[in-house]
Amino acid sequence: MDNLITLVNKIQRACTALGDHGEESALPTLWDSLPAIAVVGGQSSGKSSVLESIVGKDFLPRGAGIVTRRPLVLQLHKIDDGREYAEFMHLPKKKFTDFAAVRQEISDETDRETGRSKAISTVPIHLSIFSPNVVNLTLIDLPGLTKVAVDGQPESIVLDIENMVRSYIEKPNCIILAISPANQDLATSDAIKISREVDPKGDRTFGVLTKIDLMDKGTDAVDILEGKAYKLQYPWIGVVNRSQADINKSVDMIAARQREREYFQNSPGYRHLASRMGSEYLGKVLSKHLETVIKSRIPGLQSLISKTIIELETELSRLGKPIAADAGGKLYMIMEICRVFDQNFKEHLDGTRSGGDKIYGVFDNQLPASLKRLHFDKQLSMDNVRKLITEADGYQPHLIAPEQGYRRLIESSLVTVKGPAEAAVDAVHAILKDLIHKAMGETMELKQYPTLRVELGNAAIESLERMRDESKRATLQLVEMEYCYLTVEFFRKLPQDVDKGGNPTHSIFDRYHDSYLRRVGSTVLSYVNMVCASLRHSIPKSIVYCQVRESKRSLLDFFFTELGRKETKQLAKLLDEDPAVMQRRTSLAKRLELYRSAQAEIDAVAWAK
Ligand SMILES: Nc1nc2c(ncn2[C@@H]2O[C@H](COP(=O)(O)OP(=O)(O)OP(=O)(O)O)[C@@H](O)[C@H]2O)c(=O)[nH]1
Repeated sequence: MDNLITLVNKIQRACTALGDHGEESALPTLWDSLPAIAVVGGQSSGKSSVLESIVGKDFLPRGAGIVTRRPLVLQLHKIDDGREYAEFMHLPKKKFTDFAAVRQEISDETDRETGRSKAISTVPIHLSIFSPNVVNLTLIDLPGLTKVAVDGQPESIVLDIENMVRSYIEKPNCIILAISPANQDLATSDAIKISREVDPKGDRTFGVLTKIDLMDKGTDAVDILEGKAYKLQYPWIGVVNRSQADINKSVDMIAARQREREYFQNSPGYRHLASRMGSEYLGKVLSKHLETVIKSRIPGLQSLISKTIIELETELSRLGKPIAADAGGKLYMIMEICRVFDQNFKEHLDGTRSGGDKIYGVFDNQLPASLKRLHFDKQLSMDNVRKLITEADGYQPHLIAPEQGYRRLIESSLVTVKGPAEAAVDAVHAILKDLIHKAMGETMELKQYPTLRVELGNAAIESLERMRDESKRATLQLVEMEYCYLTVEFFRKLPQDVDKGGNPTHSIFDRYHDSYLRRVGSTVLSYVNMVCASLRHSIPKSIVYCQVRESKRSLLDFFFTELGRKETKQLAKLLDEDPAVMQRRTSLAKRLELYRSAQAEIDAVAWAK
């Protein structure tokens, strides 16, 4: 079931590429749920040596004092054949075939993060090694636990290292490889101390005893290795790594492994344990154990992944669609958003949403009330009637009826209707403007793009203004029509003076008598009232035709024409999302992709089980 570890390796690398490797991420992290093996131990206990023996390669920085100052996440990938090589996550596409260069890069990359001081950092270095001589495995090398700070190190370093180590090994998914040197008392082993603290039952701790070859003459580690001196859940594994002298002489790792095998086989004390000792055996045991752990974690991982996918999808849909890269896609997107806005606006007018009814309020209340307030009777006071008739007659007083006087009186009265007519146009304009703001607020997609929101709003208001101007022109024209051609029938139906028993031979002078003028005034008033009654109905029709119907029909026509002329750059400007939102969407989308592919891969492995 090598594919299980390959699977976890793959997911881990994807996690790393996304920065999903621990607590600092604001997003859910898959990394923390994946099993891994962390190597812990005191300084110079032989951690790096154990790692190198498992890998079968010389690639870790060595030296006096604290050498490992950043966690090293080491993924081993078994390949069928070909040359061994290594890759760093921070140097993608660069294949290292020279392992001395790998060592140098670990050291340089450590310095890049911590400076050349002896400080430590929690930011891990990720290294993958591809080789036919390794088993699939992920190991994390951690800085060695220490008891005192050395020159140049802050006092806090002792605790800092301990806390960093603890943060890795306290996770229930972490398998602890506790390294203790055999030439020191086990009771003082830092590795045993800290692993006991986080894993008191020893369910996930593997004890490794190094430096067996350096034990004092006459002593051996048989009691420990047999589990008699200090019992762990899993049997202790002893190793014999290269000594410093071997390292200095560049003793080959493969040769060192061979020597280690021989050491156990040829030592009378250890011969009976030889088959389960040595770094090669350790690698195999760890790989097998890791597999078992992964297998048992699969159901948990599956449910975590499904839950996270739902969370990510919900948040992504809340953030809205990503912006298309090409002009066509952008244009389509803008048109779609405009369509949603336009639809919302229409729904307000049609009554699906509220607000459209206010327009009827203008026609039913405001307009009639303001027409009523016009006080034509004042306009048609006796003095005014006399004045206008006299003026209209000019040098020649009228003979039979004051035709011109009537016209002037009617015109001067009806002109005042223009005020209420214009006010109705403006009132409807204000309502439509308000509905545009409402519809914009209700178009969620617009929230994402502030510039589009402003431009679309401006374009819609400009359209409304054009419609208002046209509506004013048409509505005032309606009023003007009323006084430029009078309804003849009205006057024909009026009883003549003669019919009323008046004397047709009255002098012209008589015709300016009060009663005559009063009659003229009241005739004009009833004509004007009749016209107002009709305008009360025709003005709303004109307003609806020019503003309401037109805004439903062509509110964004002009905007669309302008849009069609825009270049990609200008379109992109309209879709200038908040960069933080863009960033968040991109990382969420990447994460979602990671979780989906992890889900597919885990499902495939789970089915194949
Ligand atoms: N003879 C012998 N020497 C060993 C053995 N294991 C480690 N050493 C030597 O012990 C020294 C320290 O080993 P490292 O593997 O560097 O120890 P470390 O725990 O990684 O050290 P730091 O990362 O600095 O904490 C080196 O000189 C090794 O050669 C062993 O089993 N036998």
